[in-house]
Amino acid sequence: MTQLYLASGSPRRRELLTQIGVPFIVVSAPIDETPMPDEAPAAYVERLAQAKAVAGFAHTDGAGVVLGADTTVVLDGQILGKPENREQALAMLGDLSKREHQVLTAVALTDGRRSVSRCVSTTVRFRTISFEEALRYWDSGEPADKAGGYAIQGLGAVFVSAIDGSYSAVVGLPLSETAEMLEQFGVPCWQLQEGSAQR
Ligand SMILES: Cc1cn([C@H]2C[C@H](O)[C@@H](COP(=O)(O)OP(=O)(O)OP(=O)(O)O)O2)c(=O)[nH]c1=O
Repeated sequence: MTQLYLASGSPRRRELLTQIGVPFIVVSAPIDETPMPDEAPAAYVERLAQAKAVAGFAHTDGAGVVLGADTTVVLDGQILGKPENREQALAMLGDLSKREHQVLTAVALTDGRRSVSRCVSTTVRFRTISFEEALRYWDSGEPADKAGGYAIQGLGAVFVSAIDGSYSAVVGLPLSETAEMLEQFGVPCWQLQEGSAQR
């Protein structure tokens, strides 16, 4: 079986890959995440996912496959990244309140010869968030390192009134699409492994 490397510092992506039974080795591959001028959100997340995979590949023995991913929140076509401070987080939560937004997650795989990537869009609807509530949420510490300033898998779940698309993509990795892509590179997840039903 091909060795999978995960080019990510995100504990959420580690948990998601573990959830589908894929063994992997984490490699660190920080990249510049600044959007290019007028870059479309889908092109941005796909470019970053590819850059993370390529940067990670340099830290492997060259015989495996590397996964990079990127998640961003998009409101009215504008990218909402990770809030840099309390004011930014409060502004983001205010903007997202009582509205629908998209969460884009791109996944990229490379084995040094072949690279593939995919971008998955999920629509999330928030209920009304009061200013006091947003303040308390900021004080919880959760929004700081999250795209869009919230975590659907955490306390932020209380804001989510509806979701259309992939829940795991919102957390950081679209698991159905990721499993399909991994299989193309000879990295099966649990249901594709021979004899897994007997275990
Ligand atoms: C919208 C949303 C985002 N997020 C997180 C997922 C991502 O980790 C983060 C977006 O930042 P990313 O840059 O995609 O990922 P990262 O910096 O955490 O990790 P790495 O680049 O090393 O792979 O926001 C949640 O955990 N829950 C959510 O509901």
